[in-house]
Amino acid sequence: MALSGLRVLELAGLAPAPLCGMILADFGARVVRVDRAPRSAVAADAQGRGKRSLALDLKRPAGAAALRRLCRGADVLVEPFRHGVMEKLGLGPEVLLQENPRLIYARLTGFGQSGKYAKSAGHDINYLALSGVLSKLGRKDENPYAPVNLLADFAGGGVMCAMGIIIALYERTKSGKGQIVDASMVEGAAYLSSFLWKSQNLGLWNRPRGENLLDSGAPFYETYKTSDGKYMAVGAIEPQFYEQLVKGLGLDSNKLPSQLSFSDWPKMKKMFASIFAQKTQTEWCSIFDSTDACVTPVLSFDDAASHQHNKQRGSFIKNDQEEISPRPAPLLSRTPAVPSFKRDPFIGEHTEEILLEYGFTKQEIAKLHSDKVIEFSKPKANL
Ligand SMILES: C[C@H](CCC[C@H](C)C(=O)SCCNC(=O)CCNC(=O)[C@H](O)C(C)(C)COP(=O)(O)OP(=O)(O)OC[C@H]1O[C@@H](n2cnc3c(N)ncnc32)[C@H](O)[C@@H]1OP(=O)(O)O)[C@H]1CC[C@H]2[C@@H]3[C@H](O)C[C@@H]4C[C@H](O)CC[C@]4(C)[C@H]3C[C@H](O)[C@]12C
Repeated sequence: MALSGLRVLELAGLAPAPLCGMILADFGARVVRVDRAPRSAVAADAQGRGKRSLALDLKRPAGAAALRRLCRGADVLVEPFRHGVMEKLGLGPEVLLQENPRLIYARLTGFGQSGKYAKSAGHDINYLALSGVLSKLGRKDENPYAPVNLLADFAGGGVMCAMGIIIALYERTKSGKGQIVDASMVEGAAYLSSFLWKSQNLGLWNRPRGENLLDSGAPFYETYKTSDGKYMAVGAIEPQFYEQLVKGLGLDSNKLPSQLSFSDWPKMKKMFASIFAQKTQTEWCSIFDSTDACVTPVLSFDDAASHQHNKQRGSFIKNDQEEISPRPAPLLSRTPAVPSFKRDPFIGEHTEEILLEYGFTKQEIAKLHSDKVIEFSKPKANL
């Protein structure tokens, strides 16, 4: 796999860093999740695929020293705490990069390593708000609306951080040097929205929220309820595709207002809604499936995993616990990701094997264990 041989240490965090670690693991990196000791009852990481777990108390000097030693043998460290936490533990980048100048030290935070909010708590919705993006999301006359925690936590956070790590690793092949990746989710979400910023002069966003082309203003970029209580998604932007939408709905475009007549959009939406409400989702699929009308069913997770197109591509996978999840993307032709099919690790499940692998002796491990700096856990104990 593309990242095989890469050694990654991921300090356990909430949602974004676990995705970052999972991406690296899916593409072949050996990812160790450093969990807290004493451990909490359950792991908060639902994205532990392909990782191993080491439970280590970083607040104890011997625990911090152990992490320093692990970092000497690692390529990448991912840390998910607000600015200052790692420094307080004596594990800041100036220490770890001095000991291992090749280390990529990735800091995945909400607000970044500097600025007024650097030390403040926050979550996805706060980062999205500060990026400017949240102000664009939501329907007309409604409050701004954050689409789950996908945009800042995962797209602007976990994925952007993984990209920063890969870029830094590529650079390291030339310079031989590691560096700090300061991945702020505010900036990640903002960067992700570059199109919104840079297309403002095109007149795409001149109208209030929920009245523009792509923000639920247009009748041809909307979801519509079907007679069986499901939904269809319509994205017929270009005139030639819009024409096919109109035809599929049984309408005559000569008798309709022009596609871009903003003032007619609310009326057009009502008309489209009443037509979509007359047939089931399956019936609409059979009308639109083989056209370029850009009309697709809105699928539940279950339906997405069993949809013919997704099945043909193998877009979803099942692990040995029968859990279904998306297959890693994108697909690389020669060295595709090969995700683990095993269950996620229990906290501390691999503590001993990881320490041995990183050069700790059995005696050192026994001492750390008796001093309660590390924890082992047998799978059964966590059930
Ligand atoms: C998915 C749910 C989570 C919701 C996500 C939410 C919407 C987000 O936006 S996540 C993004 C949060 N922001 C960041 O990550 C940015 C950077 N981080 C921060 O800003 C902060 O960390 C913080 C604000 C998020 C939290 O602040 P906090 O004060 O708690 O932490 P820090 O200041 O960073 O300091 C950390 C302290 O901890 C010490 N530490 C760290 N490691 C160690 C160690 N190894 N040993 C010792 N000590 C350690 C460190 O020294 C710091 O100490 P000090 O404070 O003294 O300095 C999920 C939420 C709940 C999940 C569910 C739940 O867990 C139950 C199930 C579990 C199961 O496994 C899976 C399903 C669950 C239902 C699970 C599902 C989901 O994961 C959740 C719902």
